[in-house]
Amino acid sequence: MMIAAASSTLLQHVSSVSVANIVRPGFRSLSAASARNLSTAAAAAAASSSPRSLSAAQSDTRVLLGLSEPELQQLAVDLGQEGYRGKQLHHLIYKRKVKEVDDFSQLPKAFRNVLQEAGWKVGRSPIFRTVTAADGTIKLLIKLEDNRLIETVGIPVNDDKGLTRLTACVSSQVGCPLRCSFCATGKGGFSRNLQAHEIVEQVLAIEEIFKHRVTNVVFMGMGEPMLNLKAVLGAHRCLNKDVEIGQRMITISTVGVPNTIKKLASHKLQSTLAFRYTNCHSLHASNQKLRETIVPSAKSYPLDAIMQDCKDYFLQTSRRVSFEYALLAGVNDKTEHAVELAELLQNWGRNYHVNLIPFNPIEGSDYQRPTKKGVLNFASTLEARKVTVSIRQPRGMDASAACGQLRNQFQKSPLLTDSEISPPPETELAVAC
Ligand SMILES: C[S@@+](CC[C@H](N)C(=O)[O-])C[C@H]1O[C@@H](n2cnc3c(N)ncnc32)[C@H](O)[C@@H]1O
Ligand code: SF4
Repeated sequence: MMIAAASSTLLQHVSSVSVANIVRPGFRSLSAASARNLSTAAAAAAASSSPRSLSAAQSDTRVLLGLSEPELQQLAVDLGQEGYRGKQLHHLIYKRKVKEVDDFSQLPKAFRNVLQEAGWKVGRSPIFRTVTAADGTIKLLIKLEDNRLIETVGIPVNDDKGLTRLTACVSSQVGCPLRCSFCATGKGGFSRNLQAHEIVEQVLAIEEIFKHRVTNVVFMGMGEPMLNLKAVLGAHRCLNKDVEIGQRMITISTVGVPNTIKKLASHKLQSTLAFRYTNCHSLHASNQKLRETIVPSAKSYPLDAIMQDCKDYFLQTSRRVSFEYALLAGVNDKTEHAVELAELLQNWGRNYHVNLIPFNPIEGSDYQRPTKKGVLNFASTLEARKVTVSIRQPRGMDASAACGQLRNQFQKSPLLTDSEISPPPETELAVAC
């Protein structure tokens, strides 16, 4: 009886004071201010997609994942505990990777009860499908609280000492409103932005599946990170400070949203954490006209402006810019395109890198992957003009490699019903190799 009475007082306290402090803006969906900064085309695309955010009840859920150690200490104090309980929470969530408050066995039962009565949960979602490719790449479908599915990919690199690098390729949105013509995610439509903890949990899911620490994170899964910048920055902070992944090991890839590269750069300057992002720009064309035929949002952010913003980003951050170029046979892979791309990059010194991505075929697309010879020709034309270039090795071809493909197989409609939810992942492991 005593505990129940104390809990109810604390509950009132939490709802009136602490939650407002603890739930940071970065852990919400796209803010009105961010939305105003979108280009007209992107804003129109976002506005045409519904529903865009979690329901009020879901977005008010109190999620521990994503909170920093000081925030967890404050929460413990607000809940009538000693501050060190917050440190214990931090350890349980980020080091022990415990998924349920019920399983916080190091904490007194009374504290666990208080947390649960106040509506706090860890915020880890179940893995809906696991598909393993012959090369060891594993693609996960994670089922979010509102039954939406997102893709996350774990890409291991092994040498004779074993697993030396594990990259998590994370999603930043459920779907994507930008509809690039070669991308399965774009074709699948857009549902909503991810919250920061929904990005962080993807990395923890990869660690769980591989039983190994993630060394690198790339925002190259579903969605356009710059359309969900606050949550992406919130996730970045947590991945760096709490999950302890080096800032230089985190890459944000964007197809381009006006004003956002500048924001990334200034965020670094304003922040005591000195965020350092690798800015990876998905270019896909050597001139504006061609780019508009491949990337619909290109109309609102001309190539010249992108190149200028990337240059400014480099000047402000000293971070090398990486340009992604998806090679589509007969469309953007001719010698003249390589020559034009090299011209676009002249005067950049060695402060950039071009990464060629041979197109991964997707359902319902007429695009073709170029031949190996075609890819090599394109790369050598660039190299001959002193462009630093690499060719991305296709990983996980048999695991529905192109981003968004696996999710599209399972989620033709935006929501799954309970009866469509699969058995637990242990019994569900689908190995494609
Ligand atoms: C899925 S996007 C997500 C990040 C961001 N929206 C962007 O476009 O950079 C990550 C990368 O995957 C590439 N991509 C998407 N679909 C592809 C496909 N079918 N084949 C090859 N690359 C693809 C994009 O060009 C982009 O460089
Ligand atoms: S390539 Fe990137 S921006 Fe384009 S539709 Fe796919 S996820 Fe969106």
